[in-house]
Amino acid sequence: MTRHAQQTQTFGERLTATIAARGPLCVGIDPHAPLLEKWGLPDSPDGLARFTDTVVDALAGSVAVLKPQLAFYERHGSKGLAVLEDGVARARAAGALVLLDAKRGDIGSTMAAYADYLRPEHPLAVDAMTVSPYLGAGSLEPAVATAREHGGGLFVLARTSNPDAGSLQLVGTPSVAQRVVDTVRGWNAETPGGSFGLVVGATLDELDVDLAGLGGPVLAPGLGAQGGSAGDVRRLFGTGTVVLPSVSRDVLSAGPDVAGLRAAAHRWAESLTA
Ligand SMILES: O=C(O)c1cc(=O)[nH]c(=O)n1[C@@H]1O[C@H](COP(=O)(O)O)[C@@H](O)[C@H]1O
Repeated sequence: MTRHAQQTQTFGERLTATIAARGPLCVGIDPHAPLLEKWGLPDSPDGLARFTDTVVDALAGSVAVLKPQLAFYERHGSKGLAVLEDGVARARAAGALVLLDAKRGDIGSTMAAYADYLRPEHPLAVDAMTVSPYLGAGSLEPAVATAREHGGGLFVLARTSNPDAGSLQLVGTPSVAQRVVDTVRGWNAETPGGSFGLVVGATLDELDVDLAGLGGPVLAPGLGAQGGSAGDVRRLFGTGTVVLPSVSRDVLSAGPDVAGLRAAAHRWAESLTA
């Protein structure tokens, strides 16, 4: 498939097939400065490129999803974005789905521009992106339309992994988070195919939103460095939900050794499917 090829399947269909072939693990690519230093790399576009190439070479042929954190590339300016464009293209060519962790959300016309990451002709074309619903569910509609048109996916922040998230997300009855869940469930009901997902941290004490009938996947970050475990993923989500458990630092800190990175990802994959 060429880089600009139109997707004939929905993101949800591609995710299901990729998880069936590779297991559900998502590895985040988070090249923050202390990690670059730990790898013996400079905090520069060159260091960023060597880090990204190593992670992609080590994991893009085996894990289902790679999730680059846009912030760590943007902080290096246009050279950082060029590194990410190259890494994303290589990761997709090796068979991994790429979920851009952008956490974007804005009024409709601006949101439409952010959603261009889901267009195949975008220089940083990805399979899916994270979005923030803070401006209201309606503000995300242009991204929903672009995802539907191009077979892309969205993961909407619902119950995030940070400790104080509930102070905002659990306000109201139904809670803000539950309203987000219900909105995403509605998108999936309108266009079945499982392309619209949620972010629900693997760090929650209990699952305080009702995910029944969601019809799409759940990205569960917070494994390892933030305290979440494979047992937490099982405890919170059981078997009825398509879950994409996500880990960044706990795998990345095993680098720069390629075998070490692969072994760390393999350990998480094994424990998640145990
Ligand atoms: O959307 C995300 O991926 C995300 C949502 C959330 O609730 N919590 C969360 O930690 N993340 C991201 O997941 C990654 C977590 O990294 P580690 O804690 O090193 O595994 C970071 O890139 C976060 O921005």
